[in-house]
Amino acid sequence: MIADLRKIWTLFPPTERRKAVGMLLLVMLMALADTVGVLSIMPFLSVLGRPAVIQENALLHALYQQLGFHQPRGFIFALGLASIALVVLSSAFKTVTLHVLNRFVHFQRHSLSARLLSRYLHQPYEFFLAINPSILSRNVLSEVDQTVLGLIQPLSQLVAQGAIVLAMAVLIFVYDPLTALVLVAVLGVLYGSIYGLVRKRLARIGHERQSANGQRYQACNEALAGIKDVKITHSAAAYQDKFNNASRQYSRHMATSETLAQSPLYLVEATGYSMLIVIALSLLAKSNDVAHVLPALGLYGFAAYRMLPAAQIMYRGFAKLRFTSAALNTLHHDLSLPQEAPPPSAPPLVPKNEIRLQGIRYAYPGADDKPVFNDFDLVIPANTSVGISGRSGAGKSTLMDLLLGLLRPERGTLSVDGVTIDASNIAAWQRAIGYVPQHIYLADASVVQNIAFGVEPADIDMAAVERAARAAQIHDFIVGELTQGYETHVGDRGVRLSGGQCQRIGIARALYRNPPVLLFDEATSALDTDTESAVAEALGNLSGEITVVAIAHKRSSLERCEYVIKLEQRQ
Ligand SMILES: Nc1ncnc2c1ncn2[C@@H]1O[C@H](COP(=O)(O)OP(=O)(O)OP(=O)(O)O)[C@@H](O)[C@H]1O
Repeated sequence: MIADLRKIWTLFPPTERRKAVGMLLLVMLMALADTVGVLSIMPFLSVLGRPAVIQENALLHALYQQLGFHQPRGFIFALGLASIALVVLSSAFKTVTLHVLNRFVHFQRHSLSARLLSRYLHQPYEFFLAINPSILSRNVLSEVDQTVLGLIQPLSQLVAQGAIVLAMAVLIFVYDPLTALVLVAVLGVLYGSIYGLVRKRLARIGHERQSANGQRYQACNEALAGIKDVKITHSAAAYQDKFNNASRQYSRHMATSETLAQSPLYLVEATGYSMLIVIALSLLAKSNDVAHVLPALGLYGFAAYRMLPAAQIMYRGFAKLRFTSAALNTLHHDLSLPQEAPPPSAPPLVPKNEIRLQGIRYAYPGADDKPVFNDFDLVIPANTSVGISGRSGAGKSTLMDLLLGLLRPERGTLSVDGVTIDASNIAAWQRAIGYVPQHIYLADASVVQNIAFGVEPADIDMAAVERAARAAQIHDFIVGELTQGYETHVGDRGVRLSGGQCQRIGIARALYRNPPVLLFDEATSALDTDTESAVAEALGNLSGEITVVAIAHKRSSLERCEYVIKLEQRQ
């Protein structure tokens, strides 16, 4: 448990830690205010039960005289009103503290998910090859919520209520040490034994909840992203079942954890109520004077009224810590992933002579004994066009990713004019590249935003967009057939466009920045022969000015290339 608490502490950056300490102090003050409120009922009940106390108690007597009272009745009224005022003030203070606490807790949701997303986005490309994106979405959106609402919130309440329980226990201890010890011991044993009984189960269902949550996200994402295949193969029911099973298990475990966290309340309430009656009877047995017993009973009653729910909330915090430890471990681990320093901003690294891959060995993670490339060399002369062909699976896309600097070879180097590409200059190299992937990703935005991808709308250079669209043979279609021209929305992943239209927007995107290096991975495979020739001709006009590397299955697509390399088989 200490280890878990330490993990939570490490989730907070230093500024948040300072706020957490401030929160802690505020919570202590809240407990103090609560104690004062409870304490204020004592003199009122004492004087109400036996007005003679005013003469016997020095403090009350002094107060009585100082305030100029002549009748106990008026003094009782004043004590009652003062007690009301203190309780109201302490409640108001508690409301404000609660709001500050809630703000802190909910802000953690933003802070944690933003930091987690940033951590993921700064992982090397290979990280994403090994993990399902649904799991990453689940962590950023749902597991953070689970940790904040299911753990940090109950824990902050645990601290707040712990301070209240402590304050009440001290109050009763000062008044009657034995009763205080018995009360704390009974509560401790009661909650301790229930916790001992349920902690293993809570941890187990916590793990199962997390995995069911991942399956829920995955089933939903896969079914909606692959809706065409789902329709054609009539697999909606299978996906629905997959989702339902995971979702049902998720809900069941959430419900069980709530029940396990809440159920002791009734047992503890019954015990507290019984204890109150036992205390009343034993007090009465000691002194037959009800007036004498009344203030003590008032104190115990009010203290129990505060203490029991507080003890229950504390228990809930511990139970939640168990249930949510799986989510906590995930966040703790992923937020500690090493993060690359942001690359220095440098001008594009434009090749003047050559791009060279030398002595490359590359194997995908988990396939170490089956390298796609081993001792592979390739020289691409600058400002020429190089075509790469080869059978499916020969490693063409892997070669592209190595040239892009997305995959890092285990051995060998990528260099531009003799400068080795490494972490210090990778961004400069990538800035020189326009890349058209095999599968174009179109965002659910306008055509213009998809061409000037990632550029703030206000900064988009419309002349460059149009020039790129013309070269990609898509300008006429955009202005002639799309209802809102460049402002037309293309739908999620370009569902409102044909495959060839999507591909041409992808080509225009690569050309928008006028890159000195163009990398095409099957970039014209969805185009008809005439359009493909037109695109090739437009690119041909740039011949001698830029370096083009194109991958294609069809040899005909590479006819205009100055050099063609055939990747035969794995080396
Ligand atoms: N993420 C991955 N993890 C493990 N192996 C992979 C991964 N991606 C590709 N491979 C393997 O690497 C080899 C080369 O794949 P690559 O995609 O580079 O081939 P390709 O020549 O582009 O094929 P195609 O023409 O069919 O697109 C293949 O055997 C493939 O199974």
